[in-house]
Amino acid sequence: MHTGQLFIDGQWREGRGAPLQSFNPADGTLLWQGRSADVRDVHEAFLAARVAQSAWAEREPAGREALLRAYAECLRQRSEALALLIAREVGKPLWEARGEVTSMIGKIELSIRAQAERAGTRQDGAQVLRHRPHGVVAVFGPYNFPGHLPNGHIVPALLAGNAVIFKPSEQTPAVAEAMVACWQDAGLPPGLLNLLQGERDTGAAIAADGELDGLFFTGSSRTGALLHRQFAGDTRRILALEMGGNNPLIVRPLQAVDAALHDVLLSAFLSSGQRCSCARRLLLPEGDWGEAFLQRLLAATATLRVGACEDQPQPFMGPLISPRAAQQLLEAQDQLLALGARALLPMQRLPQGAAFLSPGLIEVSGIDVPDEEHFGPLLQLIRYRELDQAIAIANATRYGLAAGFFGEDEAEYRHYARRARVGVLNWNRPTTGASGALPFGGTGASGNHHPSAWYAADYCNYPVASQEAPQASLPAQLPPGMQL
Ligand SMILES: NC(=O)C1=CN([C@@H]2O[C@H](COP(=O)(O)OP(=O)(O)OC[C@H]3O[C@@H](n4cnc5c(N)ncnc54)[C@H](O)[C@@H]3O)[C@@H](O)[C@H]2O)C=CC1
Ligand SMILES: O=C(O)CCC(=O)N[C@@H](CCC(=O)O)C(=O)O
Repeated sequence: MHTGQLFIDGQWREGRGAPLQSFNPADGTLLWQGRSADVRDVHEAFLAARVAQSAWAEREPAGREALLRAYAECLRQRSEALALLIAREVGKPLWEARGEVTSMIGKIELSIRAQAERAGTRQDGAQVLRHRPHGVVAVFGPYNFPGHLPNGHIVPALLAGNAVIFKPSEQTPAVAEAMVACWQDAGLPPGLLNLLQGERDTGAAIAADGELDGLFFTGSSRTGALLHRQFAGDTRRILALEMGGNNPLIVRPLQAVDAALHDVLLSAFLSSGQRCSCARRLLLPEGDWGEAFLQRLLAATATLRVGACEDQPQPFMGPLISPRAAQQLLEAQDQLLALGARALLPMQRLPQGAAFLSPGLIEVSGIDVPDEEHFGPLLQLIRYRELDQAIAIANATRYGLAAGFFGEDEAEYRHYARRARVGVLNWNRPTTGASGALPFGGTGASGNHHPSAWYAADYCNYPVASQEAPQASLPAQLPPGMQL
């Protein structure tokens, strides 16, 4: 089913770089194998993209939109197979993988609307605003949403008239291949979308290629910061970074306890905590109300069903992306415990396999813990005395992606909203499950002020402002000191 190949200039072909494999994290089944792209493969893809891009940018927007819609139709027809592949390669439950495919399909019409609103052409008398594509852009994807998140860069980039070099996560090559096959079968002209499989060496070769006009990155803050340093001083190319978070959730005493519990679980443990938007820090009030809420939360967390993606009944959470990722999470938890954290419900390895972890809740109140994103099902509890203290704790992070506020006093929420420094701020709603009809991005170590989703059109195009007349005309009066 999978070719294990790269896709360059409309052709599937063997890579010339290091061997690469991907496995189902639930049972270790081999899902994909092939070779990475080496520097020569990378440069050939850029040359093909450069040639294809100019004709693509010349097309009327309606022509590009028609191709995008053909791709959406292909996704729709293959949706169940694609969801199953996502579920198997990432380990996420099938119900969740189906949601990812739905988001991918939804991205097409959203991007067409966003391009018209944020980019497109406007004229007011002699003043004309147009938008132009950058040229050849690269998209680096993370593993947690191997379809939806790269798709969220690729679709608006192609729509704007760019050509794309796509380097998926080395942990999800099979999903990337299936996605690119859909574009091919939808009739995308050769060279416009090139698939370069590989690890960080392939990514580094893409980022260093002289033909690169822009890089749209979704991944960890560590890699994003590295790319930012590499691009420092280079104003020729655009870099859009969507990175991690250490997202806080402030809970105030409230009436709708069951709903709040449901939303805290979705915030912290959806996708086994492998979403950048997941809540990592839960701030609860000291005292009886906070303690009662905590006991209900611990009980509900302990009953979350963890299992393989196709299990029936369906689990709430699957395994982590790999046994190695699970091991790193357990080590992070051990470090927090060594610093003095209290294990209220420690995350544990489960008998289903080495990548399976139970959801964990540990208390770190009063402890100076590192400001790190732990990308898995581990929630850290911090108790506070009053709202302003909670806000200070919530803001004490170098990240600024998402935050949530649970409470029924709107004035309190507004008070927090004026002080929160994040790109996504929700009130009585989970931090996860962002809307594609809004911008999505963060401040600080979470992004570089190029939010994605609805605002992706902004980094896929650049504006050209013109004052135009069919013929030059003289002003009523010449400027002082000028004669003609
Ligand atoms: N803000 C957002 O929209 C989102 C952010 N994320 C973040 O992504 C992370 C999880 O994804 P991962 O795949 O582990 O991220 P990662 O940073 O390890 O990898 C992301 C991509 O960068 C490539 N890469 C890694 N090192 C590189 C290097 N030195 N040079 C060039 N390319 C390199 C990888 O091969 C991959 O394609 C989490 O931190 C999460 O918070 C995930 C989803 C959404
Ligand atoms: O890109 C969009 O359409 C909106 C952003 C989005 O879907 N975010 C998701 C996943 C991002 C992640 O955490 O990996 C979310 O907020 O749950």
